[in-house]
Amino acid sequence: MPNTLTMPAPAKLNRFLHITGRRPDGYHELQTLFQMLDWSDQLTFTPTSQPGLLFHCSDPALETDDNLVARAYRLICEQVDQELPVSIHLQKFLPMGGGLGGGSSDAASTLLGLNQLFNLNLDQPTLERLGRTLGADVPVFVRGQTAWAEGIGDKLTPIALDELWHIIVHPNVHVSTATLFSHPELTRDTPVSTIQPELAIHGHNDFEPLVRRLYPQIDQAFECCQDYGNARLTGTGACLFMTMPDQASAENVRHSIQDRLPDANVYAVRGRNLSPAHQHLSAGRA
Ligand SMILES: C[C@](O)(CO)[C@H](O)COP(=O)(O)OP(=O)(O)OC[C@H]1O[C@@H](n2ccc(N)nc2=O)[C@H](O)[C@@H]1O
Ligand SMILES: Nc1ncnc2c1ncn2[C@@H]1O[C@H](COP(=O)(O)OP(=O)(O)OP(=O)(O)O)[C@@H](O)[C@H]1O
Repeated sequence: MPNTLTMPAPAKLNRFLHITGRRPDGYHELQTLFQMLDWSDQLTFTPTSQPGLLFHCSDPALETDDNLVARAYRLICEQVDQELPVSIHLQKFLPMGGGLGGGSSDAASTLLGLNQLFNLNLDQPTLERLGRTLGADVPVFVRGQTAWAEGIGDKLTPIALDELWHIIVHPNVHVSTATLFSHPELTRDTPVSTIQPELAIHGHNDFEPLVRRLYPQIDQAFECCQDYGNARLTGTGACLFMTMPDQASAENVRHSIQDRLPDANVYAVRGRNLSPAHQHLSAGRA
């Protein structure tokens, strides 16, 4: 029987996010730069003696059949036509509904972890295709690299950026991705750009004006952050982030913003070019 496998499921930032059109099926064409972060949930996979899934989560409200971990498990079982015998424990650390992609990353790490633990030999394109059926943000976590993305966020070109520190402010409101994408006031006509890593600095997030109008707590967080740098929304929010030159400035600014926004949670996190999930898997293989 294989051994237990414990692996991370990291968060992402959208360093910029341009919406360039809407498709007939309602999904949006976008361009974004996904930045992998050194900040993760944790998944533990333990083989069992009976076929089927035992799923546990540190947050009991998430212990449901429609959790993205359970859905990823069922998808991979269908793909290999086996009911894999496994217990999966999900330890949540990432804020939910924050635009950090935690649920999508949990799904991706489940696909990657089961593939490795049971030697299923599914290749990267197959895992990305399976991931895409679970959500537009899943393929980038399966690829596991900071990447330029187009299409609905699933056409990926890996890009290496400086591994800078970021302040992330979670104003403790929950933003619904589906509601924002279908909002009549969302602008969907940003011109398509060629691949330009500089858009991490000069680009924008098309959700930002709308989200600031709809959520006063998020607007207040932006107001506070403007004393320290240029804040930007990640995904559809609720989190906003600012890029910092080094860890010491990130920690200083984090404390200062946390004091001024006691109802928010403020974090200092390092960007990575390679996902911590992939770092973990390749260290295990070495
Ligand atoms: C906002 C981002 O997080 C940026 O990375 C993603 O675009 C959202 O990705 P996600 O949460 O994995 O999205 P899904 O679970 O696939 O879809 C959630 C909702 O967002 C809408 N959606 C999502 C992605 C996209 N390119 N266009 C869309 O219109 C879908 O219609 C759906 O109603
Ligand atoms: N494993 C999971 N972890 C967190 N949420 C999950 C999970 N599986 C399903 N969900 C559901 O997905 C919702 C959104 O969670 P998530 O943290 O992924 O949002 P997000 O960071 O805004 O994602 P995105 O950036 O992809 O829009 C949760 O409120 C929850 O109902």
